Amino acid sequence: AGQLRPLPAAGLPGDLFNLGIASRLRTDGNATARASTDFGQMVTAAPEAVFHPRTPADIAALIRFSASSPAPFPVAPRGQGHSWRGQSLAPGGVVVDMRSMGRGRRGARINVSAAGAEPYVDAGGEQLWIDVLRATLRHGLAPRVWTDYLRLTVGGTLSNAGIGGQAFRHGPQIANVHELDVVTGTGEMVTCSRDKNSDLFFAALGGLGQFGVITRARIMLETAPKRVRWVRLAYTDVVTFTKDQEFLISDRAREVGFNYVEGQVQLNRSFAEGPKSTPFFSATDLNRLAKLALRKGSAAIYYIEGAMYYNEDDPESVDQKMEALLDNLSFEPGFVFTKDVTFVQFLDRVLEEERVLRSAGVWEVPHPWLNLFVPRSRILDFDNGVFKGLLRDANPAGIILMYPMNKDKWDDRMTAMTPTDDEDVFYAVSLLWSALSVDEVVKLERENESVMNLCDKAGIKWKQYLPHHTSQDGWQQHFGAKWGKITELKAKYDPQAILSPGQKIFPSRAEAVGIATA
Ligand SMILES: Cc1ccn(-c2ncnc3[nH]cnc23)c1
Repeated sequence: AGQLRPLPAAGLPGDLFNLGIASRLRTDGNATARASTDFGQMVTAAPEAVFHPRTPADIAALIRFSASSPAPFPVAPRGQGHSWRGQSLAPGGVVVDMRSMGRGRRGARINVSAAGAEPYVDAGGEQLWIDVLRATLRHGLAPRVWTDYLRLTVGGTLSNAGIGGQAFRHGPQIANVHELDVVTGTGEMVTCSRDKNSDLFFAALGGLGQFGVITRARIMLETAPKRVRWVRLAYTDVVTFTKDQEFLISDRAREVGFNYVEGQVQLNRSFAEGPKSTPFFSATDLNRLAKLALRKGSAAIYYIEGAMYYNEDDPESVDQKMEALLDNLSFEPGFVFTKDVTFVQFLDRVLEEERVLRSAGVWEVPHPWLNLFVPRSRILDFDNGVFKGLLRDANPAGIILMYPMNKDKWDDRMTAMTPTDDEDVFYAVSLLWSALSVDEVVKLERENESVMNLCDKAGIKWKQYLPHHTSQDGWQQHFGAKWGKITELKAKYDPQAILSPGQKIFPSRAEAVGIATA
């Protein structure tokens, strides 16, 4: 409103600054510095400008201008910037600050349709999942699948897949979408679904921002529970741990089981040198667990993390249901840790972790992450080679997740990749390191490389989640049999390859032009 026209940025076509949308461009150092890195803090690359759209039409106008310019420039949508390796950056181009969409009229960009057998919510791609949750709960409804951390945007998680402990039952978040609005790399605004413009629908889901900007998603809802019985069960033996996890995600456990199944691995050294208490475990709990590891001589403690949804009008039945379920499981006797919380407290549990880490000044640090999908048949080899081998005496800050998912809940027409073996279960293994010093960044990056090399040598056919590959050959291997289709769709929906260059999948024509004129 009444904003001064920004000074034209050297690297952008001058006439961009004569357009109506120019008043929404920021070229000053403060704006561009904030958009020059992401949550991972592994990459710094400045855009020439940051764009603050009000509507999807604003985004379409910007992209149309770039795509039809003699010197197309990169354009990257950025929600919370929670990529970890610069995937949400636009070096030398324009970062679109999605969080400025519908500013002031925030409620207008989350519309719940509660009536009917299949309730859904229309959410702006810029909306945070925590805000979607609050809006749907007003109707006693909620999306079925959640990432661990909720201050992420709908567009960002759907561009990856959106995994978490409910995915074994409902598939990843991308499997729970009816329809999308997408602004393509030619600046067209397209509504797509399984029946309409379906090639764009399937491309965009898990599409890493390569085919268009998701500006709306129609997301399936279910009746929300009021409360959650949230448990952690400790194991010292990985065979028993994985056998119980696979039981819990199987059809046999459907009625009697958890609504959410995840798992964590705690390496021994972290007992001696890690935090004395955590949001879930008290100091007493951690002491008991450290003694257990010592007594058993195990290299790690494995936790199954389960959640059973219920409503307060039948608390004793959840006690009975939980007791019956635990009777089927072989965790270390006496090592059951239980919390009874509201549905929102459970879903928003990582906020507590964030608060603790921020107050310790270790939230805004580099995050050299490695997220792998590992075939079920190789998870014991992975555990032996990595947790009992490579990382045995490691003690980096951060957490290790390890839990199984059912592949048949994923839709292979979508761009997201799962392991290509013929097994029906695969594990998500997330090495979510925080680097507390610069040389730890290098060390952890090397360690992640050696984890992948160890898997390659052992013939373990992993796929990365939140993928980062350093060559087009690496990306071709990542996408495997989908690569041909993906390059066709890229040519159709983003022919100048201007979208989300931070993923480094396609050499962008925008860069090529830049090089030619440099
Ligand atoms: C797959 C993934 C990527 C990041 N995460 C997480 N990030 C931060 N805290 C977490 N706690 C559990 N999962 C977490 C999980």
